[in-house]
Amino acid sequence: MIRVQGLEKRYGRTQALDGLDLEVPEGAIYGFIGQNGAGKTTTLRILATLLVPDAGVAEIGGYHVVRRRMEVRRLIGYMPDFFGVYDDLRVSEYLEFYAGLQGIRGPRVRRLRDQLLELVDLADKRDEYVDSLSRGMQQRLCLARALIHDPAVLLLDEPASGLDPLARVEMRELLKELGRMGKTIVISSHILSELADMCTHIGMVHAGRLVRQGPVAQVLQESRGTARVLHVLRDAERAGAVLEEIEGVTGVTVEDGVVEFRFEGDAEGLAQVLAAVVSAGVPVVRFAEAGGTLEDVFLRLAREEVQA
Ligand SMILES: Nc1ncnc2c1ncn2[C@@H]1O[C@H](COP(=O)(O)OP(=O)(O)OP(=O)(O)O)[C@@H](O)[C@H]1O
Repeated sequence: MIRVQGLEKRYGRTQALDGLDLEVPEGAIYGFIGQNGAGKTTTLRILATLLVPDAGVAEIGGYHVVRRRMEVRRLIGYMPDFFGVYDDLRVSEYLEFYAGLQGIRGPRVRRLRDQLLELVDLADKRDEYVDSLSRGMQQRLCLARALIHDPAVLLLDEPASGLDPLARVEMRELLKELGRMGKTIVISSHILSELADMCTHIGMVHAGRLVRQGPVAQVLQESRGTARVLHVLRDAERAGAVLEEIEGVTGVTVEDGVVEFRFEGDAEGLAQVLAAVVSAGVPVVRFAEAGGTLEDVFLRLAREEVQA
């Protein structure tokens, strides 16, 4: 449904996107994950036809986001990472206003407004002023606005940021519901755990490039397979340095007495890795496969990227 190849975008001296590739299948709930500044907002703005890339191709539903802008706009609903201030506008007026912008007229407007308010659980707030709503409610209203023309694709920039835990749960349930309705959804976040249990696919971006991508189970398996963890009493840095020198060892990270690395090799080789660390005088207290939850995997990949 969404295909991005070699996308580049520069702001002055900052290379925000540096050859980004993405593939989002139809019906996916795609978690677009990366740290602050990784390029998520830039990517979503390009997909939303609000920003023109310097190079590369981005298509939604087969339409080129620059050359076929109007077709793309009909296909997408975009929710930016900030919510504008709307003094003097009530919740229902807000949605009616955006329905009007989409060319929706007459009794359809009221019907649609009511359906959407029901969907985002704001029906009882219809007469409240928008700026009196909590942040979570404003986010849900913003989502309702993005849904007004019944788009097949939703591009959501950090929909859960700044929400308290309860509001976050509500947002997550709403996004799952939209997934069940068959929408293709891209959700960006820098908080990995926020997306972990609701996405079907994951794309991890770092410094404007894609690091990992695929169905959640596949990303998990690929990342889990070769990851090992070493707990030491002290001299973690030395253990890291020893590991760096061993053939087949990659992605060494050291943090708080815990050393993580990847090893491509058999059990014999793994035993030799341990022997090398121990004979360097490092007091090892635990040597095991690294944790395998989605959160563990994400954190590990992020750490590897940072320390690379
Ligand atoms: N208008 C701009 N002018 C100059 N630099 C920009 C502009 N917008 C973004 N950048 C820079 O481009 C890089 C990518 O920014 P982008 O907002 O796409 O990242 P992000 O992953 O969405 O991060 P965040 O979660 O902080 O929004 C960052 O280094 C950012 O500082």
